Amino acid sequence: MDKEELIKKIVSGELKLYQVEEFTSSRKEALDIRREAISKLTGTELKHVSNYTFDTETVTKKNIENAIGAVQIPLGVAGPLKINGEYAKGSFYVPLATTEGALVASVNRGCSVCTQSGGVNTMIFQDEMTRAPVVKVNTLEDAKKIVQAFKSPEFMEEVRKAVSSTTRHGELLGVDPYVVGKNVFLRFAYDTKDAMGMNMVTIASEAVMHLVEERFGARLIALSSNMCTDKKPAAINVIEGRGRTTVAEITISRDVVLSKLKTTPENVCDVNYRKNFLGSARAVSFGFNAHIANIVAATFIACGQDPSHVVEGSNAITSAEMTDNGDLQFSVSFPSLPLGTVGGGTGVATQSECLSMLGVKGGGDPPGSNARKLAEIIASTALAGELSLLGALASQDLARAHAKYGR
Ligand SMILES: CC(C)(COP(=O)([O-])OP(=O)([O-])OC[C@H]1O[C@@H](n2cnc3c(N)ncnc32)[C@H](O)[C@@H]1OP(=O)([O-])[O-])[C@@H](O)C(=O)NCCC(=O)NCCSC(=O)C[C@@](C)(O)CC(=O)[O-]
Ligand SMILES: NC(=O)C1=CN([C@@H]2O[C@H](COP(=O)(O)OP(=O)(O)OC[C@H]3O[C@@H](n4cnc5c(N)ncnc54)[C@H](OP(=O)(O)O)[C@@H]3O)[C@@H](O)[C@H]2O)C=CC1
Repeated sequence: MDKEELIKKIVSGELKLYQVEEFTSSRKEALDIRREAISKLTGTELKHVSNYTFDTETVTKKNIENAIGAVQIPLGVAGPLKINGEYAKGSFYVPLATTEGALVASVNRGCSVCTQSGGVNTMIFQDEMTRAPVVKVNTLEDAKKIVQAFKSPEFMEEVRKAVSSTTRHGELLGVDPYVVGKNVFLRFAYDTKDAMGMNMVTIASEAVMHLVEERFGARLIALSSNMCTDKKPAAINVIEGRGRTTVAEITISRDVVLSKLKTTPENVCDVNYRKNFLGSARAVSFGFNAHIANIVAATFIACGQDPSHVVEGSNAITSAEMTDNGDLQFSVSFPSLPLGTVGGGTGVATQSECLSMLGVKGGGDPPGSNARKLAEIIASTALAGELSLLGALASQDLARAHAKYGR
């Protein structure tokens, strides 16, 4: 079949969109045919979505189905940002993909404040990706047997074997069982090294569940039970952590707050208390912060992360306190920041360049060090963004800034 015939068949409904590849010699050709058919079906020109530079063969195998092109998101940069982390050490230019005017200027201001103040101190406090299947059992006794088995070193040895049959890098760190009626939820936590790890831990957990089904006559109901919790707001992630649990902090002198943020440390603390603590409490929010989601979303999109993980990433707490000598002590704490530097969207050409800018492309040496470095960079950038927005709110500059840059 030639190109025109294939387009006609898609438009008439004789050929499904995902079947085009079966009739073309390349995935690029299939993508173009599909886009032209969609163009006809929707009466839309689609001139811009046809412009992209990633490798069609790889991306349409690993990252997208029914591909018709790409959307573009403007990319800005904030920095230099000095970071004194365990993994991120030095000055960084941070890529931010966004369409929100004033955001990059704001983060850039925060970076300037932080760099002038000696840099952001940051550390990872926990690093584990979770997957929690649910099984149904016949009796409560069976539920208890499962719970007890996961406490036994012998059974855990078998579980670890099942895990290592599916992954070279992934390592099981622990299991938290929860029982509800005759349902057992097993929240597995893994070290996923440089991968964000959701495919890795899903495949590994399935292997463990085969063992549980065989051994205890339990029936796997769902490989993901929402106790993980992936991509939904949930207290368990805030309390127990998920992904890279990261804290960033800095002390900023009164002079720098006055000159760069055009306000005082007292005013920043006051806004933080009334907005991020009282306001968030009254709203019953999981996010005790101003706009962490802005920085997580912009860096995640730039660096090939799964954008749905902004849900977990936005659960951060921003704190601001006065020091004894009148300076500003400021921090951002992320309980759950899922991210990686291999797998997922990290290999797409533009995203891969952004990871290179930060010196975290691919697997780290030792494995895990690149992902941890990225977590420290994103946490530090988020701190910079929080500082600037709280400063703008304290100096009553938010509306003016957005009127100037954002419309
Ligand atoms: C806009 C500014 C930065 C002006 O701030 P300013 O202090 O008037 O600017 P300045 O001209 O004095 O420059 C100070 C620094 O800002 C940076 N800067 C200044 N201009 C630029 C620019 N064009 N491009 C890049 N960087 C810029 C730059 O770093 C510069 O320092 P230097 O590097 O020169 O030492 C400030 O008013 C600001 O940060 N406003 C806050 C804006 C903001 O944070 N928006 C975030 C999105 S709001 C939102 O989505 C969430 C929200 C608000 O709904 C959440 C909530 O409920 O709180
Ligand atoms: N399946 C699901 O339920 C979900 C999937 N996702 C999607 O999952 C994808 C991310 O999954 P993820 O598992 O991270 O990635 P991939 O599925 O792309 O797998 C990455 C693989 O890279 C290998 N690898 C090579 N070097 C390293 C290294 N240094 N550190 C760690 N791994 C290394 C690992 O192989 P090996 O295992 O052999 O060590 C790992 O499994 C995203 O596309 C995301 O959108 C998101 C949420 C849920």
